[in-house]
Amino acid sequence: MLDDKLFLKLVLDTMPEQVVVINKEGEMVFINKGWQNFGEENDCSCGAWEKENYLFTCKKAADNGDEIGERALKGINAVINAEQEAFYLEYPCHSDDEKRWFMMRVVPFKYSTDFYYVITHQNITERKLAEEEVQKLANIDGLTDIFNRGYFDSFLEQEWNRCKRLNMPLSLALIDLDDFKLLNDTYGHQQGDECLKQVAAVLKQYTKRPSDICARFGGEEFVLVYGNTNSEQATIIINAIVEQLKQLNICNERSLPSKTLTVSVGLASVIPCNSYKIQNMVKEADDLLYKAKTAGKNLVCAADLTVVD
Ligand SMILES: Nc1nc2c(ncn2[C@@H]2O[C@H](COP(=O)(O)OP(=O)(O)OP(=O)(O)O)[C@@H](O)[C@H]2O)c(=O)[nH]1
Repeated sequence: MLDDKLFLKLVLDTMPEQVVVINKEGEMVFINKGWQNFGEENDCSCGAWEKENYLFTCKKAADNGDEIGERALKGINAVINAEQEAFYLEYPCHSDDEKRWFMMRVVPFKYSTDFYYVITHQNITERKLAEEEVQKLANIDGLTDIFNRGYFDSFLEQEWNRCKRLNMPLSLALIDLDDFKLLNDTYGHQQGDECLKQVAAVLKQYTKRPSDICARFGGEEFVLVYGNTNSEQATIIINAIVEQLKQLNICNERSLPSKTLTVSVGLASVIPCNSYKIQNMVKEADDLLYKAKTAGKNLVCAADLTVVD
């Protein structure tokens, strides 16, 4: 049986995982090559690792509001205090040009009379990217390649809560193609599908920020959400979209408003608050869209629903 420290260290250095061993106080007593390399590649000071305290580093991150640091600290302490046998944490660690995820694993072992804790960080990016792809497919409308209704529902709720917390305005527009049945009847369903794809491609160009989305609301109806955007700002964007959709010059010769494709829009804006329900906003946008349709189509009807105290 080989009982050589160097031999065992060399074995650990061959592992792609980053391995660090800490004692009960959080002092780092061993790191492998994977840890050293990761630190160097990511500009962390690994040179003086013997002087570092893993628990202090996690605590510092947690105190700075880092949620992952806080969860890691809690988990490691739970293992140190023997409240659980092991701790696992999946977390993102994206670099500027690459998406990355890691799995942290903490397990204890006893050496002589003392306990030590092996903390490994395994790169799980490949699996996470595959999961993201599956998730994306579940959220995307097959025909138009933009988000579907299900994703819109969850996004709106998230963005609503964020804007409510930050006291920021939120705008929501429902866009319905005018006389789309006539377009289908005149040029065929396939041409109708092509039209829906072209419209979606334009909407995509106007939803670039993380707080914006466009989605297919149903049939020939689309929805746009703009976080931190008031009625005035949203109206400018919607007018630009309407103009660009006109520029597509998609034939709909039997349509009354125009011989080329037009749209009707209901646009509602509000600063989310407790006295206003998210469903009311969607209903209000729908009512405004109905108003635009009954007023002759090819129109944008907008309303600012912000409650003034
Ligand atoms: N080609 C195609 N047509 C669709 C799709 N989904 C819904 N439609 C059609 O969209 C049409 C919608 O018709 P209506 O609800 O009467 O609306 P409209 O003709 O646009 O009339 P207004 O809304 O009053 O302007 C129907 O003919 C549906 O069959 C789709 O994925 N592809």
